[in-house]
Amino acid sequence: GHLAREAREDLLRDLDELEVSAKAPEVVADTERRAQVAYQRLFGDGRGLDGGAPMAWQHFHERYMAAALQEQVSNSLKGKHHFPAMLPGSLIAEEVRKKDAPETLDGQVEALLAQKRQHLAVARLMQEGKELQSFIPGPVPCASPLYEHVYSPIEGCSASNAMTKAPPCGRWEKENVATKDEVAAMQTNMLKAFQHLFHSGPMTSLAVDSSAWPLISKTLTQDLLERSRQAVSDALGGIDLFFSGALLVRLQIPPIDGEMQRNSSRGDEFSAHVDKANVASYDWSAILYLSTVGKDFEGGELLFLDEQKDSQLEPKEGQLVFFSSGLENVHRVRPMVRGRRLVLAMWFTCSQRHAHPDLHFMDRQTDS
Ligand SMILES: O=C(O)CCC(=O)C(=O)O
Ligand SMILES: [Fe+2]
Repeated sequence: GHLAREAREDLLRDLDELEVSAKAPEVVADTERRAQVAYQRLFGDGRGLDGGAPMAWQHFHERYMAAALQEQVSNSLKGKHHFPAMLPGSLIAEEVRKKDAPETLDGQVEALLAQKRQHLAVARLMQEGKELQSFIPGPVPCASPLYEHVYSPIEGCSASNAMTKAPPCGRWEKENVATKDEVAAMQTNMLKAFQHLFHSGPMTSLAVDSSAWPLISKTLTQDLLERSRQAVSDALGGIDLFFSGALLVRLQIPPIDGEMQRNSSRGDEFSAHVDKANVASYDWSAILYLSTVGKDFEGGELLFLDEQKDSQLEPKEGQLVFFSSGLENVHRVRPMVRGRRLVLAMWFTCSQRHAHPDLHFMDRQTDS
């Protein structure tokens, strides 16, 4: 009614003012400078995001300026408390914390840069006929950082070459983290739960958070998560790790047929990647294997890609593999040949602020 119209007119007037102020010469000049810095960071090496030709300055400039204007207006509006939040504020905060969703334009530039660095590393390391060796646990030199301004390494917990008393970058494994009975129970759990989920070709996955507890055994899953976290922490000198995310994943050949099959022809669930390129706050990655290569499935080995040789790990049920999440650990899963491959994948952060809200205080939760 009347109030709503007044509020709307108020808002429109403010919007006009904001647009005018966002277009003030000094603001534009500052935005121009930021656009140049961003372009230099992204394309200063003469290469595009996919390693090909770089984006044209004109095109980038246009998009950056438009996005910057939008950002300034929306920031000012937030400051004015004009809109009631579309979502409860805490929900937005959780989502941002969890995914490190780049909230700012320069955060988006940072994310693009990380994707580019991942892409270039993968392109360099994926070569035909490269020598193969079996997995050797131990430290490896840390690679250059993927991010510069989004997430800073946490002293004494994030992997580092430089910091004293920080764990080194590397990859390790520990057998028998889950017992035979636990593995069998998880297998049963997953097969049952996954009947009700969509499949993407050979892949079915379930994010482990509070919404998963009705589908899988909460007690057992929490037990395995917490034990894995402890094993990783102990192996790295007792560092404080927080769950950032966890995923139950099945790869199955032949893929499940039927109406739950999304039949995406994407084969990228096997492709080479760096975990930290997806989420900046990941410090450590871990995979708990719930089936065994050569017995439950063929293909599906885990490969770490290095300059000279690749290292191949043969997954074994109950085995935990863990590694620093950065560029030094480009990895991929070999295409599946047959059978069913089940894993519990986990990502840890050293930053309590980035902890997953459902998984953080796991040891204090009780089964319901
Ligand atoms: O399943 C595996 O062995 C590795 C999976 C992986 O790299 C990931 O989910 O990020
Ligand atoms: Fe990964």
